[in-house]
Amino acid sequence: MFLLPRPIQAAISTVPAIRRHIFPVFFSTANMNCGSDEVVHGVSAANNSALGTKTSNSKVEAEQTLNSVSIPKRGYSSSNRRRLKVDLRLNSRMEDSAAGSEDCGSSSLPTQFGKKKKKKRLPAPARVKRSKSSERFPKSLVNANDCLLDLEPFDICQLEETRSDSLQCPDNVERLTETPSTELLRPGMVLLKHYITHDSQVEIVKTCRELGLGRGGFYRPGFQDGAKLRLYMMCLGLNWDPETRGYNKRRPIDNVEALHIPDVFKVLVGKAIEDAHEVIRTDGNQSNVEDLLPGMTPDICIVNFYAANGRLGLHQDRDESRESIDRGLPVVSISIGDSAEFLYGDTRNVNEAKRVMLESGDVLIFGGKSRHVFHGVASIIPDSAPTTLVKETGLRQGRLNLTFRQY
Ligand SMILES: O=C(O)CCC(=O)C(=O)O
Ligand SMILES: [Fe+2]
Repeated sequence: MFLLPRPIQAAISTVPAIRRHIFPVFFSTANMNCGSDEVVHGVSAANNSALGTKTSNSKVEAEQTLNSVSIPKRGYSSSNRRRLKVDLRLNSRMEDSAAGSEDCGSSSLPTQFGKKKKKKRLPAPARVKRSKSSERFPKSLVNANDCLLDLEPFDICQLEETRSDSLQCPDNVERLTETPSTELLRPGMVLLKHYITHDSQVEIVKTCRELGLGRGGFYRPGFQDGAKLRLYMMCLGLNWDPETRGYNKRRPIDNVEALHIPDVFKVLVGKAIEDAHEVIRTDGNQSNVEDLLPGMTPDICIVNFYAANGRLGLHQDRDESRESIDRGLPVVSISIGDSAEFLYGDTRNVNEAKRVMLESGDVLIFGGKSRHVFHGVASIIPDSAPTTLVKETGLRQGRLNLTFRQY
């Protein structure tokens, strides 16, 4: 794959006809289910990494447009054999973060992710402070290629406006009593339902918000052809670059170094893997759990925020080191906020994929034989987030997802 200088790529990407001609592979419609022109996920490039160079044979992921299916808001069940709930007690949440001691910016924020108008949400707690955006996140930056970038921090919470209807939400009480359960979805793939306590979810939202408003925070990433992912992203530990599909210390868009992963997040990941082992031991009737789902110490956390129309096409996570992937070191994925219709399977074909609803507080782990599983987010279920979570954090309509990996 040849690489053009970024300004030329940008110019090309604005002209669809040229774009299709030069990058036809990105516009393959193999396995597509409908004719949307928007690339959801996929790029082809050599992998350049600050931590080592690697190449991958099949780097092309075809444009994916996922079938929308009607799903009951709370219609998925899982086995109830085990009850697990984890409370983070994130007291030292910002100590580990490069942006920790700074206040949040107050610049005008992008409020629309698609065409739909979002509902207003309740104010966040008073202790989330805001200050001049220029202190934390300059609006305009000049990158290495002398391109002027307009970077605005994306705020995952909506603070100013109140959402009166939230207070009367009828399923509020029910959501507070969700019971944890577990499910072995396939070898090496475990779902811990309602695993993260309400208080810990609140702390995770606040932490991600504060980090996300600072330098290195949330932005809307794009592929090499100019198409944008349908989500906002912030990388902790190492930056993942959708253009090259490589990991680097700094992100090319503004040369800002990836923020640290808070220690409490790492503790949570370790605990989740231990509990997943227990599920494999008991439900899977296996004793060699470490072989089936190896442990890992995360040094990467990709934080995605999906608005109501956000989604992610079927893909494999294979940009980590060869050793990490070969050993089957798991990806640990935490869902918070609105539920997501999550797809997974052995091929990129949406029609063959299995579907599971990921709700707020759920943790999904896939490693071992499932490390290469194709997965994606077909849709976000609007207003399915726990009301109390929205009330306490001001979390926007949408879904926060954190995926932890070891490079
Ligand atoms: O949002 C999700 O549940 C999946 C995210 C994901 O697959 C990724 O970031 O690679
Ligand atoms: Fe993924």
